[in-house]
Amino acid sequence: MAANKLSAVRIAVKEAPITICGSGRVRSDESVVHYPPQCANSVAVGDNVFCFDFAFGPTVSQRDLYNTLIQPMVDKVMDGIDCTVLAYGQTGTGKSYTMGLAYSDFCDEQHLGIAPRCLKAILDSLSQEQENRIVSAQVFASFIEVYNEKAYELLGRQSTQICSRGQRFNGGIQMPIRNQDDLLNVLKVGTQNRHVRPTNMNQNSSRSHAILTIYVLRPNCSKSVRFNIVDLAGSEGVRRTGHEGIARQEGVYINHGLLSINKVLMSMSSGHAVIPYRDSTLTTMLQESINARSYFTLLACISPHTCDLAETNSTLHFAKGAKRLKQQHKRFAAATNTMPTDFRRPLPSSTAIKRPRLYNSNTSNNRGLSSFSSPPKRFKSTLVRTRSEMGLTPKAKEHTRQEFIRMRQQPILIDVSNSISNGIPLPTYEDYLDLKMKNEQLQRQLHLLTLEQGLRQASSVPSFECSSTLYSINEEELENKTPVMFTSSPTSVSGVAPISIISDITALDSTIVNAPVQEQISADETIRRPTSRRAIARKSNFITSNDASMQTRRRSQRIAMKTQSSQRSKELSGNILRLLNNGNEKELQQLPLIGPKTARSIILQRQRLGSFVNWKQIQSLPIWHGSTWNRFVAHNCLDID
Ligand SMILES: Nc1ncnc2c1ncn2[C@@H]1O[C@H](COP(=O)(O)OP(=O)(O)OP(=O)(O)O)[C@@H](O)[C@H]1O
Repeated sequence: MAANKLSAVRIAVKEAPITICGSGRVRSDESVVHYPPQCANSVAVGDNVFCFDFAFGPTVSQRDLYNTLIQPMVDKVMDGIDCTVLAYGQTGTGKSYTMGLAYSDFCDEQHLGIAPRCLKAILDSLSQEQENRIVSAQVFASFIEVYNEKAYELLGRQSTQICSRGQRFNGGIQMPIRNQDDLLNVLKVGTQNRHVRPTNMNQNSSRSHAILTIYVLRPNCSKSVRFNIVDLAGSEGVRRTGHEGIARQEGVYINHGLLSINKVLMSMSSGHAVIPYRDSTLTTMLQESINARSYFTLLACISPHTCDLAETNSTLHFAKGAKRLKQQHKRFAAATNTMPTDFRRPLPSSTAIKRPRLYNSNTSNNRGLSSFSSPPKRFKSTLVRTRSEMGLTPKAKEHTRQEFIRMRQQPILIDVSNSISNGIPLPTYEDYLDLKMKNEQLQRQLHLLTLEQGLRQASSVPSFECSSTLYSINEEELENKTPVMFTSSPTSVSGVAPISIISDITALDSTIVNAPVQEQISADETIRRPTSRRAIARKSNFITSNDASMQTRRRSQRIAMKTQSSQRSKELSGNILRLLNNGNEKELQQLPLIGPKTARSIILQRQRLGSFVNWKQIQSLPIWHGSTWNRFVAHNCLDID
């Protein structure tokens, strides 16, 4: 079937005819709802103008509404994409009528609502497919209501409770729909079993939220495509219904369910980390249907009456708020379009409704489910290996620490005796720079250690003064004295440098060196020191051979390490991104700085987004507080460019 360009989230508003009103209402001849001609698909109530994707007037026929709003979604279902249409609004505004879940409406074609038309369209489409192909899909339907925070099966002989708040929902009875009779039977049985009660506002008011789900199961697919038709009970002021006792309590539960769905949609549209699906049974059951991977249409039903103005405004504001879902969804869609297929696996759900986990990877018809049970193990071993190579495992860290301690214990000795005997200049400011460079290297190595304990330990990185060099150098004083000159040669030196000559360099350790007789250097003869560090290194007679080799080795090592570490860092980043996309809560917690709360938030965000595409997307999640993101990047050595 041709995939039309259909917005994933659509908000529509429908005004009820002015003639339909229950007892106790003040009838008005004129509707409070207007349709500004200058702005298509918008409604004006008082001074407020609301723009939506569709605005249906009171005269719109059931057929036109279906053709405009629902038929494209049926096409999507036939293309294999889950869809949900949800009717929201005040009691008595024609939600059940429009959704086709009111019993009396099945006889007359003119009054047929969304549900029977959908089922019929799906059956027609499949029979057409059957003519062309040999094998065709099967259609099933389940009908469930949420009454007083408990879910009931409506397709049984009596309505039986199947789950309550916080419990896992595994779906109700799925009746096969093969023809028009099956269809009518399901709708009749379901609507008859549903809880209804006359109220001041509606003679036939639904006292429960109803969810009719149509499943289309293709022979070669493990998972059926779902089309949810949700008819929410009407929002009502408990006083206006005129109910007391049990009926009043029903109203309280209805409003609780509506409030929770309101909270879910608002949280989703605001991009919150935690979506409160578990607040009510209704949202728990709809968790799988309202997500970033399915098409969603909200139909807000409003009353034309002046006495319902407050409720009408409330419904329109709710619909307006839900419009923000569109923006969120656009962002997700942009992300998922560029997403590699690797990331498109079904993701585990973290809250009440959980897909059954099948750990048997040999089950071919559960490809999706098994595929997310096996990769973490692979990721885990790769991750541990890479972390070890990066020096991040406890063993590697301990090794680095020992190495560092060993290096600190070995002072960098400068043997000046050789240089004096060969007439080679004594240590200068350049030498000091070399020493400083060595110290910086040591400090960098120490920084590796700090990866283990975080930035807290970074403060304990020793300063230059406590490094292992033999010299304590006053930098400020030296700055103005390059090149250093000396006028007389010492006969013997205590320590490693002629302290009397280079007063700014003080020996910290004392090594007695007998200086050989040296040619006198005239007072006016200025000896210029080689300025480049390399030149000094070449004349490294006054630096121990050990140090010289160390220097060259370090330099090459440094370059090699730099390239290696960037490669590893990239590899590690990829592995961690994959883990974030596929890991469960426990596996995510193995990453540094990911605790149970963050892991849960990541999984919720992942469910909302489908999956993470890049680090920028992960960085923008509202789960990082303060410097947590920077610390996460540093601790995991991520290459996020
Ligand atoms: N467009 C319409 N044309 C004709 N009749 C309508 C229309 N809309 C609603 N009705 C009638 O109005 C009455 C109330 O509608 P309905 O029960 O669908 O409202 P509701 O919003 O579902 O109310 P509640 O939330 O209390 O269940 C029904 O008898 C229905 O047949």
